[in-house]
Amino acid sequence: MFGLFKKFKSGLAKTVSSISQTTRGLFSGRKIDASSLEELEEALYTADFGVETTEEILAEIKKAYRKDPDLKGQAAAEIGAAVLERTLAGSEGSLTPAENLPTVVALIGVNGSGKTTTSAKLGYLLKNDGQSVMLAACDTFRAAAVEQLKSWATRLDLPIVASHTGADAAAVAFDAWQAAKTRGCQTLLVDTAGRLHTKSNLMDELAKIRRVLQKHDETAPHHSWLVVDGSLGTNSIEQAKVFHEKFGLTGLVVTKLDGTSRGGAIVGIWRELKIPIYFLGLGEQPDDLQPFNARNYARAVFGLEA
Ligand SMILES: Nc1nc2c(ncn2[C@@H]2O[C@H](COP(=O)(O)OP(=O)(O)OP(=O)(O)O)[C@@H](O)[C@H]2O)c(=O)[nH]1
Repeated sequence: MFGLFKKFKSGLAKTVSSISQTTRGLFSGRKIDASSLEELEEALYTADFGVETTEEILAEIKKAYRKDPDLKGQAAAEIGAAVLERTLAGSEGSLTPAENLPTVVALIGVNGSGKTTTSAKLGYLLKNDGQSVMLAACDTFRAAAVEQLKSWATRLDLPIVASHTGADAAAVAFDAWQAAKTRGCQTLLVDTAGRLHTKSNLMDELAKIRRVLQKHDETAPHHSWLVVDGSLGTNSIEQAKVFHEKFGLTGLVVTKLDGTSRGGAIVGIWRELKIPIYFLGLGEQPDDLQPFNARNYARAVFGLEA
């Protein structure tokens, strides 16, 4: 548990340090005053927490400050974290197994959002959790994507079904399901090509992957997750909205949070879309994909201990 929290804290370090730099050590013992509240407001906006969340956090801290003019930064941080945790109630996705195995998880999203890397990291995480996993290299569009996933599979010792660049992605998905079934795998992770929602041929391809999987199991894919680049900040909300309208997303994976100070956007995504967040990408190493935990996130953001 402590190890997981440490991962959150280091993965969100840029967001955390952007907040703590703007607030000039507010959370390390300073007393609250009007100017530190202003600094905090600015810091929360900069980290992309958005208007509603920022105002709620400030309102609660101000309320406590009115009651106790000696209120310290540490106590204010506790209040802020509690508001975040409350706002994020219900946002944690849990990868429950489907009735018919394998549980099929399709990872979709725009180019470069981190789908291939996430497929590999997720396979590794599930494997370390004692589950059997199969990867399906259905990004047959981007040159080198198949090779990229294959090399991850070799490195992490994960079974994979892959064809070549330009192959029919739906055919790969079909074969991968069969292979996963034959090997008794619990989970099939389907990496797909990056696509903008405006590219109708690629959108049709996703629909085809679904149709073909449903020939094996009419309830598949059981999960359709959007892999979204967390460094887009609040812009990721718009992207998720469009994909949700087209595909009925069942979950989100937010990547690259280690490289951004805009890690507050997660809260806005949840507020706006109410699509559960399953995993966060907090770095480039295989174990840098972490199950989303609202409490760890909220406390890490305010520089608090677990
Ligand atoms: N720092 C950091 N980098 C990440 C994370 N997730 C993915 N990346 C990097 O982002 C880049 C793009 O990742 P890919 O997995 O290739 O993205 P993709 O969505 O499969 O790309 P397309 O196939 O072009 O759509 C790679 O360099 C990854 O290493 C993360 O959580 N943190």
